[in-house]
Amino acid sequence: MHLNHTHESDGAAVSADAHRPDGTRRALRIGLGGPVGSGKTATVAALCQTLRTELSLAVVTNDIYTREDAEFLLREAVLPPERITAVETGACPHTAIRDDISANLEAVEDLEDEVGPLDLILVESGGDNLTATFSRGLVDAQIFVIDVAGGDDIPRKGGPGVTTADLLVVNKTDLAPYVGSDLARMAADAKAQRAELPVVFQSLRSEEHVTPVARWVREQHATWTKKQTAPASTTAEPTQ
Ligand SMILES: Nc1nc2c(ncn2[C@@H]2O[C@H](COP(=O)(O)OP(=O)(O)OP(=O)(O)O)[C@@H](O)[C@H]2O)c(=O)[nH]1
Repeated sequence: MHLNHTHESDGAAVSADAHRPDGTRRALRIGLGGPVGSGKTATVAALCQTLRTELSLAVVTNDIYTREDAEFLLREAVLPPERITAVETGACPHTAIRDDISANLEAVEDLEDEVGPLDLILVESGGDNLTATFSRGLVDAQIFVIDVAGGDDIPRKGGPGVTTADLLVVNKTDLAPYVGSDLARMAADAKAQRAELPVVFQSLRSEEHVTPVARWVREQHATWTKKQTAPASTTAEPTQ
């Protein structure tokens, strides 16, 4: 198994080596994290349905004791089954995406070997709290998904997911009137926490659906592809 070591402090998306150890291109890896039930799996499903005709895609899900998220994606047939892998973390979901990323790295490497070459691998974290972030050794960019029903003070509270994710998605805006969430306040608080980092307000029940997030993913992929046209030797990060 190969570990692409990168600087944890690399804030910008797509920071790691864009090639596999044998010099072939590797997939862009995007992590989706966020609190339990915020809509991570639904967003992954929608992204697969939107992007699967234009990009070669695969998904890794992380659940603590089950394979529920992967089973949902399989039931919905968002991708062929061989493109969906479940990692049972068996412990705090943080650990598997940040501290001991070996099981997830093995899963993405196996997908590249078995169904590659791939353009994009989505890695979904198990539902967690506001502190969950991915190691930059596992993903090139990360999306943090919160939802309006979880409380409109979440952006104000901050935490590394809200403040540092490459994209913050505030999901379930259709529920705002029913739960009394103030979207303008959430937007102002998110802006205060994130400065120029992007925020998308999304409802998967709306006609716009996942379109803005899919657009962001396409932009990340375009940047990644440009990087892959450079020779591997000039894009490698120093090993730590
Ligand atoms: N009203 C509404 N419901 C949504 C939206 N997005 C997702 N949901 C629903 O919210 C529930 C939770 O969504 P999931 O995608 O399973 O959430 P998750 O973050 O993957 O949950 P865990 O994996 O358990 O952490 C499901 O019933 C979804 O159908 C949305 O935009 N609006």
